[in-house]
Amino acid sequence: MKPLKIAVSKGRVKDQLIALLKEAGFEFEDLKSRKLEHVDTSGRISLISVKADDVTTYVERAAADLGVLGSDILYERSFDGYELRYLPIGKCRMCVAGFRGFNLSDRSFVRIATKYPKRAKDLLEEKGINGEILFLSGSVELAPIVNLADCILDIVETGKTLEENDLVVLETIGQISSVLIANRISFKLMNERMMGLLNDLDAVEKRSAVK
Ligand SMILES: Nc1ncnc2c1ncn2[C@@H]1O[C@H](COP(=O)(O)OP(=O)(O)OP(=O)(O)O)[C@@H](O)[C@H]1O
Ligand SMILES: O=P(O)(O)OC[C@H]1O[C@H](OP(=O)(O)OP(=O)(O)O)[C@H](O)[C@@H]1O
Repeated sequence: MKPLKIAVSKGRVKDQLIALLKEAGFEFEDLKSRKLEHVDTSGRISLISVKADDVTTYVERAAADLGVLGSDILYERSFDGYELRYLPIGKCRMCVAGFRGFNLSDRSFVRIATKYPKRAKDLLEEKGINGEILFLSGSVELAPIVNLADCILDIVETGKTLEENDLVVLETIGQISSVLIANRISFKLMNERMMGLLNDLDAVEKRSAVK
């Protein structure tokens, strides 16, 4: 039987997913190598390492049966497939941040720098504020400092990056975690195995809740 193929974003989410799967009874070897595919020792699961932005493409096209990526990235995509469940990994917050004292709601026009243009557009619409969204692919915290933008919309985990750049959280927009997504056809064809995996993950969460 072919393993269930899971496309996972290859940074911190992959490391955290491997730790979660280990608690659910799946072991992976050779993790320090540059190999992009790792099959667990029982042959039930194969992890393929891809960029976070590409996870939905692999799953939609059935190059992977399942995918694991941040809910922040999924929000930006028009994904055609199933969102099965949130996972207890990749946790952070989506926040508006800027210089202390800056108030988004005081403004009739705001320049907002972000890696998340859809979320930023929706935020401005929700608040009824006119604005310009500047898409950046990283180091977003620099934007207010060099007067490229008035504030940023970004994820915050420990808050260290903001603090070290003299910025503060102005507003928390929502909680982020990794999400497990599935290809529509794989979900039908491999339903029993996917449900088995979901049960294993539920059991891990129940165990860690009573600890
Ligand atoms: N401090 C953090 N920095 C970045 N991502 C975080 C952080 N905390 C949680 N996350 C979550 O992890 C996801 C990024 O996952 P990962 O690091 O596996 O991706 P990646 O493909 O290596 O991305 P990148 O190339 O942007 O680093 C984010 O989309 C977010 O959901
Ligand atoms: O609250 P913290 O724990 O400091 O984490 C938040 C930082 O991590 C992410 O950046 P990433 O490390 O992905 O780098 P990037 O700027 O290249 O996107 C995010 O965009 C923040 O800059």
